[in-house]
Amino acid sequence: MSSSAASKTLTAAVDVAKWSAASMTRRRPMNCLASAPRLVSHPPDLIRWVRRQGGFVHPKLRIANHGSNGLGVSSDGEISAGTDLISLPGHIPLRLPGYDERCTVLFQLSQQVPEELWAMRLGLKLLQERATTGSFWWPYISNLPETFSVPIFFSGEDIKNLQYAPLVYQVNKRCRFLLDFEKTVGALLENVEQKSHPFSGQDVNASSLGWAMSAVSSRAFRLHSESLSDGQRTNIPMLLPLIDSCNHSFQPHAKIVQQQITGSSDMLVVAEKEIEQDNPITLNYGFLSNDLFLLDYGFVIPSNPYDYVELKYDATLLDAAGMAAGLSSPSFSSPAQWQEEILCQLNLLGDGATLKVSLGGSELVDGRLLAALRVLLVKDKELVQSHNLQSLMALSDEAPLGILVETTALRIIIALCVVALEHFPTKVTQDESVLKGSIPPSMSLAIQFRMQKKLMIIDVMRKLSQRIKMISMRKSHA
Ligand SMILES: C[S@@+](CC[C@H](N)C(=O)[O-])C[C@H]1O[C@@H](n2cnc3c(N)ncnc32)[C@H](O)[C@@H]1O
Repeated sequence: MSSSAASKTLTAAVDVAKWSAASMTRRRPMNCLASAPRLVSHPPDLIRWVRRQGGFVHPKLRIANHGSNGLGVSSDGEISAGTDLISLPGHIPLRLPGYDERCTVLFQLSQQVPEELWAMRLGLKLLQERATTGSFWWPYISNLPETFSVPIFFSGEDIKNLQYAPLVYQVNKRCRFLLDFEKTVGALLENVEQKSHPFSGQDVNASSLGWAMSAVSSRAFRLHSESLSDGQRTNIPMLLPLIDSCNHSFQPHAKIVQQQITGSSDMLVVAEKEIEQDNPITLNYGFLSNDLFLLDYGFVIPSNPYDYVELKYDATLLDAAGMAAGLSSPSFSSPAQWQEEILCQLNLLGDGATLKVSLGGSELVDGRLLAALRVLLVKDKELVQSHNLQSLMALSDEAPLGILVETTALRIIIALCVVALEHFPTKVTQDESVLKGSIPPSMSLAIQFRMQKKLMIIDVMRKLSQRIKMISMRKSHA
């Protein structure tokens, strides 16, 4: 790296990546992510750098264009299951400031970041290395994308286009944090001398902080367990050069394992199955909802089996859903005392109750919601008390409190799905037709997100209807 290269790039991003989606989206259309600009136009060869640092990269691996997924790691030939693909010695991952750095300004800054925004903590370290002339990690950092498609960079209009309050809330929270943190950083660095300045004297603003937070949230792995003084182990996030060029799949070709070698931990990527020529080497980033994929990684998975919607458990809403499901006078708002006791056990009533329930995901229906409905639809206390909470919460082939209760509970949940769908101001068909047009990438992502949420709710309704049919058929055959 030339002596001025690193310092120039930090300033460039601050100047160019303005705090608006418009500038980001014009510069990086989604359908040509492969040409997504990296921090420098001709970055060093990452595979060669890893090998030079004592790491191992399987000779059949290369960095390739993975279309709309950006760059990725591919195989040049067949590789058998169980083969070591990439190994990084302990000094290559980029980690949080260590204990020996606790007196530094960077450490003080990272202490101001709430734990849930751990990506910003490691992001500060990344920004520091990006600003450091001659940083050991420059060959890695210069290969990072210049921009990210996460919604903190969306315009206000595209944040609204998400049409889903829990995600809009999270995006706004992150944007507010970045704007506040810019001030915190500015105030803390005001009187810091050049020699102690964590960013080599360069300005850091909400835009560069957002770049660093997104680089980490979309690329870091939280997998290394370290022993704490009290004997407990904890996961710490780290950036794994080259390994983080692997794209995501729920059916990945490879997995990361940690090897303890003479005290330091090596990161190893191992093929989990036979890999054919020209196949991408994928890792599973986690069984995440589309909210998290979009918020942290800037993409949405179509038909994501782990996607769900959140609803508030609300007795008045249940009464309305009950009417829609054909109950003449639903009384979810006035449970008997024994029913209230069960609602408390389900943590849906009482001090500190968690009223958030979900529809979708691998469970299909939130077990707490299902149990509450089943219990509230029954008058017979002894019948309910003959079952434990687990069986009341389980959506299995059994109808624990009888077929009528089961089908009514499922119909009410379908009515709740309808309510959830009505919260979206647009229909799937409208979204589909907008997506067919020529629209900016961030708008496309926002619309894909809300469309997938709606399709997921429709799928839940379809599966519950099938279940009702199946249970009713069983009844007529009995
Ligand atoms: C850890 S990086 C992987 C390398 C990255 N593709 C690149 O060009 O540097 C994660 C990013 O890759 C992209 N990505 C990974 N898996 C994807 C998938 N299944 N679908 C769409 N984008 C994906 C997203 O932009 C995500 O933020």
